[in-house]
Amino acid sequence: MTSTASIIDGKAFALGLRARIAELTADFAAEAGRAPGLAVVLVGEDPASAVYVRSKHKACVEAGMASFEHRLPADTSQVELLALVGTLNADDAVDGILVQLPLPAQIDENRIIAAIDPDKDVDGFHPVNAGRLATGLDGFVPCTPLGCLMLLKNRLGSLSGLDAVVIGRSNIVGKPMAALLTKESCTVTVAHSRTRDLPAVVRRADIVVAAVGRADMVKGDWIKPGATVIDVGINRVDGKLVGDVDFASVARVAGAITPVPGGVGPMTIAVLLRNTLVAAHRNAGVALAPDAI
Ligand SMILES: Nc1nc2c(c(=O)[nH]1)N[C@@H](CN(C=O)c1ccc(C(=O)N[C@@H](CCC(=O)O)C(=O)O)cc1)CN2
Repeated sequence: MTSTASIIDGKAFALGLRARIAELTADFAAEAGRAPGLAVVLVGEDPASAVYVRSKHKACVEAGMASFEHRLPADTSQVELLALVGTLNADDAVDGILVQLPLPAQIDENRIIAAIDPDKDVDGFHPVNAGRLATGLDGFVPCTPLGCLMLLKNRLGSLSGLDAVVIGRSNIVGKPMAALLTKESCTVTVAHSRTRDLPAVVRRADIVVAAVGRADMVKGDWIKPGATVIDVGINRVDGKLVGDVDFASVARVAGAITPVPGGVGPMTIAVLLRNTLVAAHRNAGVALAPDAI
């Protein structure tokens, strides 16, 4: 059987979003007299992380933002990294701070995230921002789930009343994704490694978000016909990038599906720019219309 699902082109959507952010960045710079600034910290030489940090720098510059890159050696101590975060918190040219994850084993990620000023936490990982999201207050939302939500709303319009299953309960994707879908009035199930009869749970869903980190795990016979499937997985198998969704079998049943690569991944960086622009407006006291982005 051939593929019937529409392909959700995250790469094209992200490019459109980045163009809009570049326009708004120029407006901000004209009003505030400075560009929004993003500081990105990379510790060590993980090759994938180095690629992501380079892409973030390029995206920032293309949008007209100031990019401050800090590359630290793999044996950097937690105290040294905390000191850098403290310096960036106090720097008025820095609107957003992002510490690229994962960090080397000698550094406690949670300790570093907690040290970032919540109002510069453009990754949305700080417990204060997690709490703001959970309680419906304004704050920064993690980039990958917010990018998934934008793709879903662009495809489906209102999500109200839809059944959504999020597979994975990480602090970075699964939990914030569930909170965002709940806010959109979906009926949300968070499934994970202990979920009984996962295929049966997924089969109920109008929306499936797979963020579990296991290559090709979600199969076509788990999917309700016509469902929208968002694949957050980035797994390298035999040098090839594959998602958590078995694309070939799922695309025969789903109504729409994100590819890997070219689906959710590019949205992560576009939303990072969006969060940095929002942070700059708040820090400079410059208004940004709620529906501007
Ligand atoms: N501090 C953070 N660390 C990490 C985050 C994050 O949001 N904040 N997310 C991931 C990595 N990540 C950004 O940092 C990221 C992952 C993937 C992509 C992307 O565009 N992927 C492309 C494929 C790229 C490739 O060929 O390797 C795609 O899916 O099309 C962008 C950013 C972990 N760490």
